[in-house]
Amino acid sequence: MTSLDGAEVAKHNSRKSCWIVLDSKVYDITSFLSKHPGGAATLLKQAGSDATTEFKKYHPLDYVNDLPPEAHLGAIDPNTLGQLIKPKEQQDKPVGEASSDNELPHLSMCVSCPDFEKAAKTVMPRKSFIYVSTSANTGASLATNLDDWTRINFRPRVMRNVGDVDMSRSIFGHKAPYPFYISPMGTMGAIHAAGEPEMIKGAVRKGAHMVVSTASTKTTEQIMQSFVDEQKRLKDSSPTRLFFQYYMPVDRQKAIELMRIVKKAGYKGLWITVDTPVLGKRTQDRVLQAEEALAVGIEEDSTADWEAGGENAFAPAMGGRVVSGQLSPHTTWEDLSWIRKEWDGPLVLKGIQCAEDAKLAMQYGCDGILLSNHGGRQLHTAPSALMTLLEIRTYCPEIIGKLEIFLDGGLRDGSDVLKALCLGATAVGVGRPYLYALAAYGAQGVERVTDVLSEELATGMRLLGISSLDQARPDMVNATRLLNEMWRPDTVSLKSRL
Ligand code: HEM
Ligand SMILES: Cc1cc2nc3c(=O)[nH]c(=O)nc-3n(C[C@H](O)[C@H](O)[C@H](O)COP(=O)(O)O)c2cc1C
Repeated sequence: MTSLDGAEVAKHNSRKSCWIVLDSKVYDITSFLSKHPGGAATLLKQAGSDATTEFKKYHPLDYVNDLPPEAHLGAIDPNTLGQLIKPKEQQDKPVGEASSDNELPHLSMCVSCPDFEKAAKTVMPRKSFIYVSTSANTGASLATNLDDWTRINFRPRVMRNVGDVDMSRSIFGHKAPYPFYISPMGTMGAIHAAGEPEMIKGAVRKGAHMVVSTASTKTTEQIMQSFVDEQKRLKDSSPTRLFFQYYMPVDRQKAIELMRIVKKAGYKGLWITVDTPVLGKRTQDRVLQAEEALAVGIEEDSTADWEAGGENAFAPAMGGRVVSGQLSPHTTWEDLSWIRKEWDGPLVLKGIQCAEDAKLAMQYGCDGILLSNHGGRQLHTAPSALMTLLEIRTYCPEIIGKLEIFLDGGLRDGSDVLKALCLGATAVGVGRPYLYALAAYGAQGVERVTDVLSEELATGMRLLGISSLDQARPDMVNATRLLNEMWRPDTVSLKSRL
């Protein structure tokens, strides 16, 4: 095979001719620049250099096979690696603003969820921090998610023997010590060098359940293997189970194939994300993309190949790009019938945002619904999960008890968890706090978030006057403020609308 030297590769460092090294092989990616779903600027920053480390943060290595065979030019001569261009490092510095904020606090200083975000700021490259923190449009949906938890108050009972508390809950028969789980989040390789397996290590050690994202950095099988390995280390003693979040590929064959992989790997349930027919406007991502493009001397136009395929629009996140071939805007409720034939395990719809759709999910035979607005990253001014739960309680209460009901979005305290459970939730998902903790402290941080939330929950239960989650009831919270703002039908008969 041809061997190329570093000095030669380094010459191809422009939009006109762009070569990179991946895993000791040289690739000409000039014609791929405009097709790359992560944008041309991301690649151009690596032009003429060894891009392996950066590449591995975002993709499984076998993604290189997506390049045409003629793009592979040969092997790099290992003695000439020093002649390659050093990748540009702009914007890779942590985001921490004030100088006193720039030191990573000792883990013990993280005593509540927002502390993990502050800690993460001291270590996360700006790009990764924006990926996690970004939200849709003006950020109103995210703000609502956070606010609504504080707009419900408890109605505590006293003198009820709360010496011991039992916080355990089951998700589809799988009992865990907590009623909260780790929400599915993509591209963990951009958060921690070890990616999803590091998150799983923390989850398994604490016995918390986790939902794994389709848009993960590692493959579905690799992630399950890391779970199995960690369980082995603990002699299979952890109650943790993995569920799978499914972004349905547009191509039916691929969709079925992915489901079979998930089933074979042993995931315990399928969470189909339905709030992402297209990607929401991730404002901070847009700013960053524009900056990156300007920094490498190009202005990315909105008609690049990777953006043109609005039909099949979905981007897992990082750059907020459109990725063709994933989640179709054409998906309908009827698709659930063939999905049901392929998937006989528990099926949850992730991203239900009103009572009507909750009811449909039940009619179409789903086992669970996840009330979510995707962490405020999709529809501008979407309802919080809590508001949707109140709608369900008001307009189709028959669902509660029949389906497992999950909520996520803005949960930052164990007492938020408790409020959701009082109102009928089976369990809740926690997203960003776990990612920030992973970025700052790896698996130990993941364990710590779990401890922080469970301690807050245990204290909340005692102060509310319950010793088991089965005792959590709707009359233990005052949701009047939110109920006053809840949607009311503008027609005479609500029944005809549902
Ligand atoms: C050369 C072969 C490459 C191929 C075939 C490729 C392919 C892809 C694909 C299919 C995506 C869509 C997201 C996904 O499915 O995960 C993507 C996104 C991305 N890629 Fe690449 N890529 C390549 C090289 C690179 C390199 C060298 C880098 C970094 C230096 C990079 C950085 C990114 C980023 C940041 C995203 C956005 C991730 C997201 O939105 O979640 N890629 N790439
Ligand atoms: C960085 C990031 C990546 C995410 N990736 C996915 C994903 O791949 N699939 C998905 O269904 N939801 C994804 N979500 C949404 C989460 O599953 C969850 O709905 C949301 O984060 C909960 O809100 P919280 O972060 O305020 O706790 C992502 C959220 C974040 C913050």
